[in-house]
Amino acid sequence: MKRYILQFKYKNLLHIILLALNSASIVGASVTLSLMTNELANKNFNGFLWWLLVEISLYLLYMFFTYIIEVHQTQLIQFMSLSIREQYISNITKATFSNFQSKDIGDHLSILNNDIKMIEDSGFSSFYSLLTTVFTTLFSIIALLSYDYRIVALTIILTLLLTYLPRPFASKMENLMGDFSTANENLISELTDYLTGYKDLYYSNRKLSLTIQIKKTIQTFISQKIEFTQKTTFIEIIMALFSIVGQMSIILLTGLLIAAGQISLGAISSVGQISGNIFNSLTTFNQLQVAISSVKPLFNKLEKETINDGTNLSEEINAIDIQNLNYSFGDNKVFSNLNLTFEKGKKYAIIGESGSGKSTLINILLGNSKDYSGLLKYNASELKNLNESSLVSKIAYIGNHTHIFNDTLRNNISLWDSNISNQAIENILEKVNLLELLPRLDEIISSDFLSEGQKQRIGIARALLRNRNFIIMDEATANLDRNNANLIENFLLDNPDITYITVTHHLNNESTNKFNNIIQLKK
Ligand SMILES: Nc1ncnc2c1ncn2[C@@H]1O[C@H](COP(=O)(O)OP(=O)(O)OP(=O)(O)O)[C@@H](O)[C@H]1O
Repeated sequence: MKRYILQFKYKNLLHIILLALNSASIVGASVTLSLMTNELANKNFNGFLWWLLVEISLYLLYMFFTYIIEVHQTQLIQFMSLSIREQYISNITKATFSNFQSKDIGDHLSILNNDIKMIEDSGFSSFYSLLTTVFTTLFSIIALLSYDYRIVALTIILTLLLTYLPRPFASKMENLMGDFSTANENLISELTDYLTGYKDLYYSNRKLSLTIQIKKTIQTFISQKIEFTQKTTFIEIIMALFSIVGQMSIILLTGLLIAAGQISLGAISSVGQISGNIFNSLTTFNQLQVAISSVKPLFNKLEKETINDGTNLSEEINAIDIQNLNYSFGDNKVFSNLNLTFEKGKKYAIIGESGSGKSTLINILLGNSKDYSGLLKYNASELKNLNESSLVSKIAYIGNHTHIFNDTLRNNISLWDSNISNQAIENILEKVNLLELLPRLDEIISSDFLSEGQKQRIGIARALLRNRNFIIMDEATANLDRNNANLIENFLLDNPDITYITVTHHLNNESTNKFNNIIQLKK
């Protein structure tokens, strides 16, 4: 959190000054109370009216600062949370792709939405409230000095005691917040899962399952939320109890000093209010400290990076060499001692019955499953030691699902790369037989506007546009009609510069002869 506060240090400094002025005006207003009482005790009504006017002005000033602070704080917190979100996204892009995939989209959404909201409320807002309580306590202690040093001494002792007593609760609260964040993640993730699967439930005539499953998920979340609230409120009440005891002790001492004739009667009204200020802020101080430390696990989660380091694959890929590769999912051994070679410019089809490991092999080749044993070399470099970004700058992967962004067709093809010319887009559309879409280039499209075959051809166009000579496909032409599938397949098979590796269930006689090797995987 410190890092983001320092990132906006001047704006934060201004904010701290505003908070100090705000606290000074409210403490000042409390002090005028005793001055008014003393004027009344001296039967000086004009003096009383004068202090009343001062008090009204201080309250107006307090309201003015409160307004400015509210607006400025919202702005400041939004700047900082934007920066945290940017950092999270930047970490995703710097880390390995398998690191991104280790969470589902619901988890990422929950972090970017719920966790950031908790950081805004329990982290930043609490930090500023904490500063307010520090200023209020400080100014109140200064104000108390004008009454009696013994009141100040007792206030300082109680302040220190009440600051340190609740420390053990902080770590408890930290754990509770961590658990609650996980509960939030699970909620979003499960809701995404059921809603995504609604189509399957609908056509299996099991619509009711959506309501039942979502209700169960929400009920689990509700009980976690109730437990979280029960535990955190209990901690907060214990802290409030400490504060009441402190406040009453000060008032008792002031009463004793007035009774002994050592301080004026007016002191009771101000000391009552000022000690109220101090101990109420202290309760908040403790709660705020706990709240601030409770967001630590959220920051840890946000900043957890899996660095994508390794050596760069700077040269063109001449060959991929697989020797004695073993791969298992738990007890399920998918490959044992697999040996394969893929050479530059050659064409490979990977076939095999369902579950034989075709997609697993592609995932291993792409560097997404590095927990294999054996050797897998890109040229002379072992895949495990390669920098992933340099690998994807040499290969293109096209899966069986192409995501269409809600944006123009042009951006969907160029992926917002402004260096890609209109001519390049036109050429690529011609290659993938999508010239019919040329007049719609600047139209905003979404997934529903295109046929499955068109979407897949856009996926292929994206890869070809990047001039990758090493193309790996996983059933990418499965949704195309025979003509379009042949057109694209022939383009890849007839181009001697392209190394083409494809998983397929649809080998036809014509293309079979064009493959250099048909790799049959067995269960
Ligand atoms: N993430 C995973 N966790 C555990 N087991 C997995 C995982 N992914 C795949 N498997 C298992 O590994 C084996 C190979 O799966 P894979 O998806 O590679 O097969 P495939 O040949 O591509 O199948 P299909 O033709 O049906 O797509 C299967 O037994 C599958 O259940």
